[in-house]
Amino acid sequence: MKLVFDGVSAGYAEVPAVHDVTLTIAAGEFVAVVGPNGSGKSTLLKTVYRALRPKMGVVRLGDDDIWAARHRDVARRVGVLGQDQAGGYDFTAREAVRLGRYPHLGAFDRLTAADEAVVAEALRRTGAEVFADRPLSTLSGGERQRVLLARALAQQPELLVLDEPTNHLDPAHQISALSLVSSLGITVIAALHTLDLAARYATAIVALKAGAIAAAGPPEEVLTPAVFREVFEVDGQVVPDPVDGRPRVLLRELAG
Ligand SMILES: Nc1ncnc2c1ncn2[C@@H]1O[C@H](COP(=O)(O)OP(=O)(O)OP(=O)(O)O)[C@@H](O)[C@H]1O
Repeated sequence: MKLVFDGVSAGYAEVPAVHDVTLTIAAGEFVAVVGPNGSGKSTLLKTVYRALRPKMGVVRLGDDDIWAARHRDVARRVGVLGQDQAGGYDFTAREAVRLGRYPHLGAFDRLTAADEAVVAEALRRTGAEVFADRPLSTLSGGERQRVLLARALAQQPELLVLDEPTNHLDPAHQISALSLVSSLGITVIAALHTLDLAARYATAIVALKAGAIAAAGPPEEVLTPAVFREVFEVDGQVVPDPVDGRPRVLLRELAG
């Protein structure tokens, strides 16, 4: 499903943290939102999953204004892995993932065998089945993050919104999580700090600087020495990986 930001500004109190963002993400694209700390990545994502109402502009999923849609419809269509989604620590991992099915159920429905199969598959694909029956409160940060990703997958959403989905993950799980997400074929918008991962898995990259889009487009057009310098204040270049030829981002302290 297509995601459109049309002149979106959002922020906290008087100061806008995101200014006049206009962007169309085509169905099936995986867009990485990158930028330095405080550049507005989380704020922009919050306007999509209805955690922060835009002060100006419209966010549309397909043709529907996300902020005018029914809560239940958005819950069914938009899967979220947010920052600090701490709630529900008494749940086991499996119970937390089951929550992903609830937007699809009627008020008096119970999970069916088909729902349980979706839950089991989401746990399996995120490598979370080994700790599926442990309480979330006993899991490590990375294990919990994989459960939250499994919950978003179990929702079978049209759009996935991921706020730093890899920040707690070890290298193998960073790769497997992004490879999994990119293989789903659904629209994904993900805030990522690791430019190397963005370069390898995203179909397009949006670089934010001080709440505005500084560059947007395919990875090779956005991850340029000029953008590394102006947006991230580092020197950098993209080189082909010696083994698989895919892009590798090399960063260095800014010279002079
Ligand atoms: N709840 C809040 N109240 C007030 N200001 C906030 C709040 N959350 C974020 N901000 C401010 O809004 C701006 C954008 O923050 P945001 O969290 O969107 O940045 P980010 O790009 O996701 O950063 P990071 O890379 O550090 O996660 C920052 O200046 C931040 O200090």
